Amino acid sequence: MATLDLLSISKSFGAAKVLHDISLAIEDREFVVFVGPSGCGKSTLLRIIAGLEEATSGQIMIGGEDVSAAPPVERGISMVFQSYALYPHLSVYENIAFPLRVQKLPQVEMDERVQRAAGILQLTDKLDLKPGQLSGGQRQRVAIGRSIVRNPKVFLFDEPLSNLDAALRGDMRVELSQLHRQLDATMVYVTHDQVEAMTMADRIVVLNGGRVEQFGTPMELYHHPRTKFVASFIGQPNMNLVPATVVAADASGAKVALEGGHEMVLPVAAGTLSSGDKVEVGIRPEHVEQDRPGLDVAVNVLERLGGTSIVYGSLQDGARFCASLPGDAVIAEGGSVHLGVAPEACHLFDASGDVLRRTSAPEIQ
Ligand SMILES: Nc1ncnc2c1ncn2[C@@H]1O[C@H](COP(=O)(O)OP(=O)(O)OP(=O)(O)O)[C@@H](O)[C@H]1O
Repeated sequence: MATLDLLSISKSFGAAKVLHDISLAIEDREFVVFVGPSGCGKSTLLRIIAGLEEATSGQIMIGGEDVSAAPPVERGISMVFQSYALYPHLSVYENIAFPLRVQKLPQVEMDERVQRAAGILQLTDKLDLKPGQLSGGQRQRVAIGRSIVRNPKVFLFDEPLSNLDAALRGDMRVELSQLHRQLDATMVYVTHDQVEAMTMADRIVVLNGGRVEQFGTPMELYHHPRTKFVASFIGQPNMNLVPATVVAADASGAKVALEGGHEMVLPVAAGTLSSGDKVEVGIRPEHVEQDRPGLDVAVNVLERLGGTSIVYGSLQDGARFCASLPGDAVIAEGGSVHLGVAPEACHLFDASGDVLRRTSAPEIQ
């Protein structure tokens, strides 16, 4: 297995620059997920690592070796695509064995590798079947099996679960995490699904407009998003962003008036804000508490999920606000609810969308 280093990768298609100076150091055996909205450049970056696309500038190092000019087969990588790309006329066995036949591996070694991969992926009793006789999840496992037998240094996955239904996607997420542990391999995985990213990744790369917005562990991104973009992309339901105006700011923090009138003092480092500044307060739906001073929220739709109740509501000025409350919370559609939040659980963003640095010891009024 191997480290994977991207050094100042940029990519343009004609006049359109789609990747801007991307540098990442991915550790040996790490599971890294590239996540971001459609068109942010995740697949292009993965294809550049695979050698299927050429970077306009920059270098790719696998295991410390510069592979930027190497063709895909010489990079020690193997890629699993969204479309399984199986041969319908070949058996599961032959599909998995395909890259080894191309390499002309001796029969005994080939059989050993295919049986091992089939064992790991629970396909041993399916080896004689054709892809058409398998479920979507099983087909995807065959595609993964074909990748495993090559013993790559780095596994690359391009949205491998997008063609599966929601329940199967959940099962496959768990299987892929187990597979990562079993193979102890370096893996890079592309998805636009933040739940996949949060549940499977050791570290997540959030891409936005061809730039790395943040690279960190799932909980770093959840607790310490550096930008409004990361804050609203990570976490389910999405973080609320409430417009606010700074009323006063000193060493103890900034007093802000949220739209709707509620005031709170947030622990922001001295000197970062002045009276009159426009900011946005980020409040995660799961961090609000019912019946404490705070926001008045009209309950438009209430979803009872059992363990939690999700409120889709609106503030006095009409802005939408979502809250995740206990399953048996006393609320009703068409009514209203008082929702408070601890200042230290709030995130504060400046007009450009960057998070404002907090004081280490907040003084809360
Ligand atoms: N071969 C190409 N020629 C021209 N433009 C391209 C080409 N491939 C990708 N692009 C453009 O590069 C940008 C990034 O595309 P990319 O497929 O990497 O995005 P993505 O984040 O993977 O999106 P999605 O989740 O929709 O697959 C897009 O604007 C896309 O239109």
